[in-house]
Amino acid sequence: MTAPVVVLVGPPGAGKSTVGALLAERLGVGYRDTDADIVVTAGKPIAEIFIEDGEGHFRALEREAVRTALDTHPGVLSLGGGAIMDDGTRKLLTGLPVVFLDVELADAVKRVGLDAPRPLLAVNPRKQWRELMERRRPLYTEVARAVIATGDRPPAAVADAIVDALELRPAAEPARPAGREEQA
Ligand SMILES: Nc1ncnc2c1ncn2[C@@H]1O[C@H](COP(=O)(O)OP(=O)(O)O)[C@@H](O)[C@H]1O
Ligand SMILES: O=C(O)C1=C[C@@H](OP(=O)(O)O)[C@@H](O)[C@H](O)C1
Ligand SMILES: [Mg+2]
Repeated sequence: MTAPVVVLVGPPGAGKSTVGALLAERLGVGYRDTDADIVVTAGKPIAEIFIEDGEGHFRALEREAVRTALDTHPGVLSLGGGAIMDDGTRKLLTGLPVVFLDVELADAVKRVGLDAPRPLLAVNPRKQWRELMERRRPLYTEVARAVIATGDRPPAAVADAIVDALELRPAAEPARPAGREEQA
């Protein structure tokens, strides 16, 4: 198993996909998003999977996408916001460097209101988001090694905060041999 250096979780609009791609670039590692993997596997957009096959089927596809990514992707991995609702997916995350990107309702709704359609927020997004977060917050907290508030930080600053919280280093940065200063 080649586990990712960071796995991002959090509700829709927390910035998992945006910050994940930025962080991967900063660290010089690959980036992967299980939502994108699911779309490829299913051969249709997420909204269509929800409508035609139901949320249960989506969560099963998501669990397998997470399992595969954890086994094969050593870079930064962003999950979909509801991945932690599945018991099997949560088990897969045990012991991994998981970061919960937190965000308040007002900021999240402002952000996702302008973005691609999310089937669970299609009708009355404020109410849906609030209820979804009430159910999910304990689970995000349970799986996370670090929690980063994103409301008052632009994506680049969120990436910085993750680097600090997990004490990450760019992949290409060589470890300094012990005693190097004395030899120079
Ligand atoms: N820290 C941030 N500050 C402001 N806008 C953000 C921030 N993070 C993400 N966004 C914006 O919010 C929207 C949703 O981001 P996205 O990365 O898709 O979230 P998620 O994957 O967590 O649902 C995008 O339009 C993105 O540009
Ligand atoms: O919260 C959820 O249940 C979902 C969040 C979405 O991902 P983002 O959190 O990246 O928007 C996507 O996986 C799907 O629409 C379901
Ligand atoms: Mg996303």
